[in-house]
Amino acid sequence: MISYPDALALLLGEADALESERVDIDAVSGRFLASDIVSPHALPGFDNAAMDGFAVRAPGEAIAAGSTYLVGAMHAAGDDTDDYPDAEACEIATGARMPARFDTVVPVERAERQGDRVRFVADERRGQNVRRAGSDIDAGTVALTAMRRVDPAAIMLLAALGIAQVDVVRRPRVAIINTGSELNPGGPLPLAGIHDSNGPFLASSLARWGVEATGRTRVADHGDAFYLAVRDALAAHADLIVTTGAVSAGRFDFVPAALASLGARELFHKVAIRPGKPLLAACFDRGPLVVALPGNPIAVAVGYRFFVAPVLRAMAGLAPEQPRRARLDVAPSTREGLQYFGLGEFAHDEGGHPIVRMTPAQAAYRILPYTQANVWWSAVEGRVDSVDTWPLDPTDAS
Ligand SMILES: Nc1nc2c(c(=O)[nH]1)N[C@H]1C(S)=C(S)[C@@H](COP(=O)(O)OP(=O)(O)OC[C@H]3O[C@@H](n4cnc5c(N)ncnc54)[C@H](O)[C@@H]3O)O[C@H]1N2
Ligand code: MOO
Repeated sequence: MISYPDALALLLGEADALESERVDIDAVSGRFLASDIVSPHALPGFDNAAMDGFAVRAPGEAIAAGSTYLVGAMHAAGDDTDDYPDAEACEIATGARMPARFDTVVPVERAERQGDRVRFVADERRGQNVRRAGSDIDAGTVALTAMRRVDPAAIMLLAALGIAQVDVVRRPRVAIINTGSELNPGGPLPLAGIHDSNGPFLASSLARWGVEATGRTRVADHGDAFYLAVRDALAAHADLIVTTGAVSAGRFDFVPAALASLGARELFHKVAIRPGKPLLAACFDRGPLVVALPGNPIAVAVGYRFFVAPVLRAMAGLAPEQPRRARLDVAPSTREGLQYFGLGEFAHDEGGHPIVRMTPAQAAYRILPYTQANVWWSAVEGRVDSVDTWPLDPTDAS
């Protein structure tokens, strides 16, 4: 049986980075930058006041307590005049551009207005409370690097720089197909029915990635329905098809045959991992990749985290994710030759070393432990001293 690293390498060998497109920043949240963003101008764009108070020109390195200045005008944010020829001081608002010849701001709390003059009650330093042009970012420097996800912080910077559109990687088109005659949407269940939880899980996971969903289909356990659903995904030009169920050894496990009959080339079927062993991957020539996950919910979570998410990273042009090492607090029961993926809670021990506390009661069908964990770990043959760990959600990975 193929190992996880070998299977992943085969899969990623078929996952090319997608092309880029230009998108308005209002619609770019969650996308990946296709190229560096170079700052078109400095931020701040001009020297401006950091506090409400009085702009003055300091006579030397300091202003002595008790000094008084003739106040010329009120200078608010947005005022562009420099023309205060007779003023020794200007009332100024936070963010207002420093008028020419003024170099220092004394906050209003340390100033007393006396008619048309202002008296400063404490010693003040020349240049204080002025936010210098370019002190956040200089013109012509790299503000954001290629492949970075456009998060709200990036949006704030892009907007401040006045950049209205950016080149980002095209969103992958992904189709979800959930198989199982026992599956039902929310609401009352027939005897022996269950609610489809893998479909909503995958839809929400993929939405967090910012993929373009081309459809989510639930099909009963027979090959023809699955065949038609895959054909629809091909017609919708999906880049990736993620399926659940019907991929192991049972009578209704029609996924491998249906994919083969549609012309898909199998990359691997069954991986030496637990849970998720029956996982299958295939690809269509000049068409989508298919990741067929076994139906057990935690096998789907593992398949998404360790097969689908790496494909999405590759399609976004990102380098493979690097796990963090940590110690597991108890030895998992592992079997020789299998790589185990499990859930845990990331913490630090008394010595400050990273440790993962294993989430209790884990099994491929049990969903509750998944909701109680914040990290995935992976161990081979009972090793606990140093295991790989990953954030629970791949969108939290760097
Ligand atoms: N004789 C063998 N039996 C099984 C093997 C095996 O190697 N030999 N592998 C086991 C493992 S491991 C897994 S995982 C499952 C995977 O089976 P399938 O991929 O064929 O999945 P199903 O049989 O369709 O479903 C398995 C399980 O998951 C539930 N399920 C399915 N879809 C959903 C959904 N959308 N939402 C919630 N739950 C779902 C389904 O009801 C079953 O309980 O096979 C083992 N058996
Ligand atoms: O590999 Mo299965 O996914 O353990 O339940």
